[in-house]
Amino acid sequence: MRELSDVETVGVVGAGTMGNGIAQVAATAGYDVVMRDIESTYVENGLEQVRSSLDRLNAKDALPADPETIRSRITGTTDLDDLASADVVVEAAVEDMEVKKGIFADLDAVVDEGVVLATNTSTLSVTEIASATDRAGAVVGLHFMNPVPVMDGVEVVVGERTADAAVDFAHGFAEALGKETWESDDKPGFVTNRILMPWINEGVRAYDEGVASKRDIDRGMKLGTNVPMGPLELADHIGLDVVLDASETLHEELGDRYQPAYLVKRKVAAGDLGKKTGEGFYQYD
Ligand SMILES: NC(=O)c1ccc[n+]([C@@H]2O[C@H](COP(=O)([O-])OP(=O)(O)OC[C@H]3O[C@@H](n4cnc5c(N)ncnc54)[C@H](O)[C@@H]3O)[C@@H](O)[C@H]2O)c1
Repeated sequence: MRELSDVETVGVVGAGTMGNGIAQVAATAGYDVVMRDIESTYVENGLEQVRSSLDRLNAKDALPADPETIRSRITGTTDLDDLASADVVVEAAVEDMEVKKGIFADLDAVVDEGVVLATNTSTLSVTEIASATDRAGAVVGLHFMNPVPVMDGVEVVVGERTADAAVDFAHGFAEALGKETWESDDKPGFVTNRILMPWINEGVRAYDEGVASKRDIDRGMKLGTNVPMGPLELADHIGLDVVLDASETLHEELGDRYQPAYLVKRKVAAGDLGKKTGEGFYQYD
């Protein structure tokens, strides 16, 4: 498998919200980037997003080099063959299993053997995406958060056949982009969206059922639970289509997740109430 130290060129599939953000952080970290989308207008829009994001960061003195130097490391293309030079590829196309399987089959044919192919999927099975290739051991989830240049975290998702070397590579690569990682098994929604999507949908339902105004739902969750964004504004920020695709996958795979969790009931019955009793899901002094 290709070593992290051998990586010079990063391939990115998709120039949308996530793809152009991933291209930007890779270029900022000093890598050459080839960013591919299906139409040149999408590629141009992606490059424009990168340009304005770099300008904003530059105004805050938050870049290691001048914005044009970083920007010039990214080559936009509509030609899949241009990804042949990539030493790692991150796919960030639409959240659709058939589209992603098609992309991975194409990448498998074009990109050198031993190159890690990562997917930025929010909820889809990494194992199933990998099944479209003859290199399932080199396929891993690298789930960046939105907006990519701002958010510190990346979720590494381990498929059924993902090799340990690909998992190590994924952690190291994300860290090379200045990110911190955690790991999830390949189960629907992984850690983040499995928990986040029901929270967003409940916020939307609370609004729809007249519990409070949009503003008060968002304010209540921010001020009441110390999150930076309420569910409705976060849904808008993620993209309602992305939320819907993710929610449909979770619904299909996991069913009704809104009952109180059994483990909560059992801990309460045992008197383990959290910090105040010194024992909950964690232990406290
Ligand atoms: N938006 C978020 O907050 C977020 C966060 C984490 C992960 N994700 C995941 O990242 C992926 C991309 O999401 P997004 O929000 O950037 O979507 P987006 O709609 O902004 O961008 C997707 C891009 O993929 C392109 N595309 C479609 N088919 C393609 C193909 N065959 N080859 C190359 N490009 C193709 C589209 O033209 C579009 O430009 C999805 O899997 C999504 O679930 C999104």
